[in-house]
Amino acid sequence: MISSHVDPVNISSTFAQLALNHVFKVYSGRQSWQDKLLRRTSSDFVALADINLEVEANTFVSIIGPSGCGKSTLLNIIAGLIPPTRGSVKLNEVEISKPGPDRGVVFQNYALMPWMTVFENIRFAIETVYPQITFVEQKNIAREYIDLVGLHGAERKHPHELSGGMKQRVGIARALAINPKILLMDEPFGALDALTRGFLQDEVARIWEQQRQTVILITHSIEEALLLSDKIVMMTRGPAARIAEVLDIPFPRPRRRELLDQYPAYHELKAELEIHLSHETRAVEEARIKVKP
Ligand SMILES: Nc1ncnc2c1ncn2[C@@H]1O[C@H](COP(=O)(O)OP(=O)(O)OP(=O)(O)O)[C@@H](O)[C@H]1O
Repeated sequence: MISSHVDPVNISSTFAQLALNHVFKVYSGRQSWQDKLLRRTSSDFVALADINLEVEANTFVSIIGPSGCGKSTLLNIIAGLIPPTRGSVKLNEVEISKPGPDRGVVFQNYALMPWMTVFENIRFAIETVYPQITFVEQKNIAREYIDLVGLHGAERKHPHELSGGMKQRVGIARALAINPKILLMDEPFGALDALTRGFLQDEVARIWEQQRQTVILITHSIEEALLLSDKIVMMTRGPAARIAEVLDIPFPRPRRRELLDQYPAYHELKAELEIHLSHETRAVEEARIKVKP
């Protein structure tokens, strides 16, 4: 579904092809655990090293990797919130250098305006990105996305009156309402209990079936990635994290979580992801134990 506000702001397409070429990220002024281990006094911390990734339009891609490997760093670079130290990130052949309305971001901590209602949080985002469209149009779009995420009836509530799951529905509606070409989600369900997390995963799957937008999702959950993704990007541990492998997830859509484990490939992919994550995590833990304070 391409939303009704596409025409007024003259966006012709939601086609989004993302290309990362030789992306490095170095944070200066920080000593890594490897520096400590080797008693180096380096002040540069190489978070990402030579990341290359092509994301086809209208695909759902998850990024999975051990804690602290650089997943958020990568997403923040794609969002234009931080620059790569080296390399290029292009959306539809155009270099990303700052945040833009072609990218909607959903954060783990929701990042809602606490003094605004559900409705106002969403309408305000639309107004910020598209000040040229009328107030009535902004309200119509906000209503459309409130309905899409199942928040009809909660429009006048403030964030403090909402559960975590409802807050994240607002976060998703707000990100989609600006009609981005690509949706970036940084552990959007990480703060939610297991049941709510499951509900929202199903919601995201349902919305994705309607919108078929390009999505990049960061997650720690193998099951979540297998349920939602067309491809899963496995990252190595940091420092200097890389992409170890990109897995194709072949299950037909629409997917139902209770049926996925009937596919033999589900168990093979799950095992591969588990082995990768536990190997990388163990290596990080073992190295950290050796670091002298
Ligand atoms: N602004 C910064 N300055 C220095 N180092 C940073 C900065 N931001 C992140 N880092 C470091 O870069 C590495 C990657 O961090 P990042 O948050 O991207 O990892 P992550 O995979 O998203 O972590 P998690 O899984 O715990 O959310 C970490 O070692 C982190 O401490």
